[in-house]
Amino acid sequence: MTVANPYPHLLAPLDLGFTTLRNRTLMGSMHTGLEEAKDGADRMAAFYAERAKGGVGLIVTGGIAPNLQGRAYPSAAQLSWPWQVGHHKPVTDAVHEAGGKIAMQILHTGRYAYHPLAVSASRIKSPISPFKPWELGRFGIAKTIRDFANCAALARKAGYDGVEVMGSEGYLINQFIASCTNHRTDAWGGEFKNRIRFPIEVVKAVRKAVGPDFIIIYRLSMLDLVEGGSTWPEVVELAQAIEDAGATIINTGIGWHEARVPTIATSVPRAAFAWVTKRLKDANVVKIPLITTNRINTPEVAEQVLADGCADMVSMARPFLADPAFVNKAKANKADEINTCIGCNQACLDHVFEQKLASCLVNPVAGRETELKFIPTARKKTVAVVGAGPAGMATAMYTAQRGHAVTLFDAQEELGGQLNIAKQVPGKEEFYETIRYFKRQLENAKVDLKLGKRVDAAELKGFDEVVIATGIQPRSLAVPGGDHPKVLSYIDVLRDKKPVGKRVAVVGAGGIGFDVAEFLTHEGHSLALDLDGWLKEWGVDASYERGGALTLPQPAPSPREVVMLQRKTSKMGAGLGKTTGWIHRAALKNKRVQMMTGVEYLKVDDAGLHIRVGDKEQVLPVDNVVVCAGQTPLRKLADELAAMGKTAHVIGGADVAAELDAKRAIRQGAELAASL
Ligand SMILES: Cc1cc2nc3c(=O)[nH]c(=O)nc-3n(C[C@H](O)[C@H](O)[C@H](O)COP(=O)(O)O)c2cc1C
Ligand code: SF4
Repeated sequence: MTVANPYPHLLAPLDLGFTTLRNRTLMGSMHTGLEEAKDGADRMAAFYAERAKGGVGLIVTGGIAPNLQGRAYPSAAQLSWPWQVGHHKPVTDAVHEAGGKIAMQILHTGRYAYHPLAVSASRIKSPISPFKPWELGRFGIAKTIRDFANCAALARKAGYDGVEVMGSEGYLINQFIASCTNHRTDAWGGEFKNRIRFPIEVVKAVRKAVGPDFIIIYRLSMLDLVEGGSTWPEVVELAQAIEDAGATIINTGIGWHEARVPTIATSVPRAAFAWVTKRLKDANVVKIPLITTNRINTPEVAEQVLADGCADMVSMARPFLADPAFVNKAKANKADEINTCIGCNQACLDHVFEQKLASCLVNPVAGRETELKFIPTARKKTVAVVGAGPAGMATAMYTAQRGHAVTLFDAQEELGGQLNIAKQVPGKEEFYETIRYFKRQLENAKVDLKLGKRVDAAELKGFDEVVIATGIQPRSLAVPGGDHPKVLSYIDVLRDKKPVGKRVAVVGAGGIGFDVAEFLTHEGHSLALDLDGWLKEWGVDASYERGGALTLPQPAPSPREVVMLQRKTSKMGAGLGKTTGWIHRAALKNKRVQMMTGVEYLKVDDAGLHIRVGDKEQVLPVDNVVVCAGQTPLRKLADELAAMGKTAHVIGGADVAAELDAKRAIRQGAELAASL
């Protein structure tokens, strides 16, 4: 039976004149760390080939520096010499063999570089790098333009179908364009036409170096989100100039790295910035295709964005980490089988910032295609998995996909374990998708689901393999009055929806403490589902009256007074992700959540929570105390099985439960499944 095209706009080919893209999807640029890894060429080849096989229209690689100064850090990848071409060949060959097309991104970090050779338009330090850049002189500028062109020519030699010139997110090119980073008084600074001379000359030089039949994407910062950023008329003028300079496609860039507005986190509404690309499309001043980007994570949203005329093509970066077969599944009308990117950043961007290899929380195979393989089993075993949280679901799915007979037990009536709690938190609705994905795949793999079933050790004895993924139980507050009716666990609040008073103390400032505070300070719908409300909350001016499009944030009023407490004296939420912790802190600050560190808990009584900070004792007159002070592993079953002489595999929270960690749980489940 043929399936009618479910996504007519998204799956339509795009004719670029000298070549045609098979559909309107772009895998957006992501630096994965494989670029610099010892065995990186083969691993990147496998990584990108998997995405090409999965049907994506065009892939853009992670940023590669055109010269030494342009590297993000001293050992970052660079393409400047012919002998480096061989390193890229396996990648382009593998993608072409898989039927795909791939462009290489050229990224000069400018003042964002983490090394003393950093250069910029002017000698102005960025707030996110300790290195004050050197101002490029006239000859330095000319050489940098030549380096871009040389890099592009080498990319062509290496077999790429195109290059993307990175002109946004606050990197070097953007630093020339914006008046806040370009204080020059020569021909490369001052009035706007001088400040855009650098990107124009770069694109012209690149076009000259690669010839007419080669894709040049220019990533144009359409919304800087910093004070002193480009104005809307400047964005329009730049886009026209970039088209005239020879670009094939313009991609959208949103927000500088130093901007204090979240642009890709899970709490950012889906397609939150498609309106920006639409503004340029509606201006009708450029004829070349426009790409829109950021938080577009399902084929439905991508289709809608195109149907609404926001752009000609849709970039999805992380969604292709989460599911390499995104496009093929959409084409086959199996969107409900897509492993959806939930925007958490935990295994991708956070890893890159920690100089670890990027992967994906919901797809631990991403970036590990050559090593984490699920080979069909030659000896079918019976496998019992106890606990249907992230660890249990992942184990059951991958194990069954290998051909084993898997039974998945959970005492609860629903799949998901702690993910069901996470999805209650405003801004974390995406966790529904992860549960949906696993549910669908468990059905496909014919896993025998025994929900609402508390299994005992005797029932497990007959299985060839037993996996204990029973998770955790929350720690209680070990002080006098720890069992006072005022005291609630986070499960009472988030899952069981017990009533909570107007004044609340949240004990513990890990991920769960932040989630609970977020939950308690929200009223009504989640702003992740309300774009206008979200833009207002973060101070993004959709009317774009000033350069950078910022205005005063207007936080929604909080229905409660919340104070968050922690024993440690370190920064609140120090354990949160590098790229998302600041967002959670800022969001709660906007809601006037008070934060106290170095707190000793003394007791709870009718008067409230008694604490000591330093040598000062005080009573917080709260209606409720919500305990988010960690958890202990639930591994009773494993101990009972051991007493019966049966060894079980213990994974997820039941193994180590210092902090709930879905990333670790899913990865552990996958690794175990590969070995059974
Ligand atoms: C791990 C990671 C690395 C990235 N590296 C780059 C990069 O090298 N160059 C670039 O232009 N954008 C980079 N980005 C930004 C993405 O291209 C994209 O704009 C962003 O992830 C938002 O799109 P998405 O919601 O579809 O993921 C990176 C993003 C991630 C998650
Ligand atoms: S780690 Fe999270 S944000 Fe990154 S690709 Fe995976 S689901 Fe998306």
